[in-house]
Amino acid sequence: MRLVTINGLSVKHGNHQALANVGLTVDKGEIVTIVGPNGSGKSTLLRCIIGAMTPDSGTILKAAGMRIGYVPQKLAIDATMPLTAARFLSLPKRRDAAHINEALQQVGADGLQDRPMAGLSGGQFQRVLLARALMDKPDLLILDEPTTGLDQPGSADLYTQIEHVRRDTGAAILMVSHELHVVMSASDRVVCLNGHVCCHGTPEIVASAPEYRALFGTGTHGALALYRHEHDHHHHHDHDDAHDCGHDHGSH
Ligand SMILES: Nc1ncnc2c1ncn2[C@@H]1O[C@H](COP(=O)(O)OP(=O)(O)OP(=O)(O)O)[C@@H](O)[C@H]1O
Repeated sequence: MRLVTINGLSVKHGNHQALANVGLTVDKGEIVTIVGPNGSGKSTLLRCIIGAMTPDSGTILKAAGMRIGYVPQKLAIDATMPLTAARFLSLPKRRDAAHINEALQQVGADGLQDRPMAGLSGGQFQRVLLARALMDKPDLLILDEPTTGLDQPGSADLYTQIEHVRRDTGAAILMVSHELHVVMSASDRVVCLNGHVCCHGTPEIVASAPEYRALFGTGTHGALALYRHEHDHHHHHDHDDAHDCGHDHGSH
């Protein structure tokens, strides 16, 4: 079932064309990741989908009655404010304790309800944000760089948690990430954005697309991890990285 259909989306910030003629679809239960350099319009696209920004042209069709959960890129909380995780999850809508505990449990953050938000570690904080986005049982979860500020094991844990959310709730996931090496394997589809959609498809297709390589080079972890995997899979012997990249170019 199709949850979101975007066609011809264009957005200008002043004179700057942030998005030009962008198309995108998201189906029930799939994980779609948007990659792209800084300033390529990723957040702008997500903000249009949640309705926080109005595009200059184009259409965004959403399935009737669809619920969206959103995790913003950054959320600053005043460290002097004595706000517990439970209270935070009760804003702006009042929630009962059972519902709060269930949401925390769903993201592997049980037991944090009485902890002050300002005292949480980066990983705990992101999990509480994720829990909040899950409170209304969304059909689509939108995450804008959910692992910002986390170290590598922390990010890997969070991505695993996100996959569990998909498995347990059936929610589709649309996220922005810079961690190519992780998202390339965890996603069903990848959309490479640079003001327009440069290329899209399965992670393997995107990683081997010349447009993607032009933006990210062939030396990224994501690309290399994939090529090694592909290469080993087909031929069962090792080559150096540079050779693998050159060899596989255009073969998908
Ligand atoms: N409110 C705004 N006013 C003016 N320009 C904006 C505004 N929001 C975004 N922009 C510009 O539009 C472009 C796209 O921004 P956007 O935040 O969508 O990019 P991004 O891909 O999410 O970047 P990053 O990876 O750095 O988070 C950038 O050049 C940015 O400076």
